[in-house]
Amino acid sequence: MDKYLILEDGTIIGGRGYGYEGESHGELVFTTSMSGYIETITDPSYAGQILIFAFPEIANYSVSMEKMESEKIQVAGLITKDAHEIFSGGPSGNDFNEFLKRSGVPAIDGIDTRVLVEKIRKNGVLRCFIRNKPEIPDEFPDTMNDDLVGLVSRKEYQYYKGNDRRKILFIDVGTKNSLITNLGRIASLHIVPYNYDFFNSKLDYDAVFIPNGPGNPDHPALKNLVEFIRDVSAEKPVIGVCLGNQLITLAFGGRTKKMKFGHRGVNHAVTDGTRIYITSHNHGYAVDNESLRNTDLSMRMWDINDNTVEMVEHRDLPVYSVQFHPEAHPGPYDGSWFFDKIDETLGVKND
Ligand SMILES: NC(=O)CC[C@H](N)C(=O)O
Repeated sequence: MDKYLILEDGTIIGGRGYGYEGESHGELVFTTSMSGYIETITDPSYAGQILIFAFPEIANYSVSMEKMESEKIQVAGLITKDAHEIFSGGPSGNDFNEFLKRSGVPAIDGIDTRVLVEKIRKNGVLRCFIRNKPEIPDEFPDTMNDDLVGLVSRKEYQYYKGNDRRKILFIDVGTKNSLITNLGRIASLHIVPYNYDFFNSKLDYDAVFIPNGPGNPDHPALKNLVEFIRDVSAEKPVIGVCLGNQLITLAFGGRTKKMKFGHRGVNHAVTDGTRIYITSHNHGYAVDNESLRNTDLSMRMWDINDNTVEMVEHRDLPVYSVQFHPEAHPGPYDGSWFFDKIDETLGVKND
């Protein structure tokens, strides 16, 4: 069945449709990751986005449900060059095509993803539709204006039993499962929704953690959380990853900005000035370096290619966060020292 990728600049590209037979729309982004396609498409940070895999071969190994980073596929659509015909999921028996179909996620295969990636690198990210007919819609909604965190954040409190000697208040703004399991080795987690009643909480915890999540960090729906981060940091360590890094920056008076096409891939080189770390990235916004001047936050790490801020730390308080993904999933483990740092901050010695 033919499907069409329709871009806000009027470009229409036809390909072989697979997955869900319906249509969808979103912000068109690309990742250069060459493996970890299940971890990638189930990362809630991709809500509202249609994802291009720059790497051509997708679904060329079995669909492993245990690799999922959330309870479902989160991308709004998928663009691939050569998603393997053998959609059979090998021993797990899960078929990629069926997985997309029952998740309501449309996909188009046989697309020259290099041409698309070049277009996005030149023009910046584009709004787009996946449609069953080559017709340009009347408008291209900007999904980054939606309350995407509200869409993906859990609705209920969950106690996650980990290393019980310490407790972390873990605010689910669209977290990946692998951040929960990594922190579970250090502490037990009070996992709360993004719109939890923080200021009247009776929970007892030793630190606050804000993980990854979708959309614009400066979205009005996140203002209450930003205020809580600022308040609680006077009494407790506050630590974050990706969206968490951006919200911590906003909480201390810094600003964030939209990137031209973001960083999405597993080989981004960042440095602290002493060595290079190859890290996993998935972000379309970044900390505005200049804005840190007026805050008590210092830039501790940066991207060696474009100087994007990759870690901030408070000058006096135990508040720090990284833009890259130390949990990987997918990607390299160069950033795993971050969890040891958290362990140290909590004064926990793993048994
Ligand atoms: N993975 C994330 O947490 C992404 C953070 C934010 N939504 C961005 O795109 O920059």
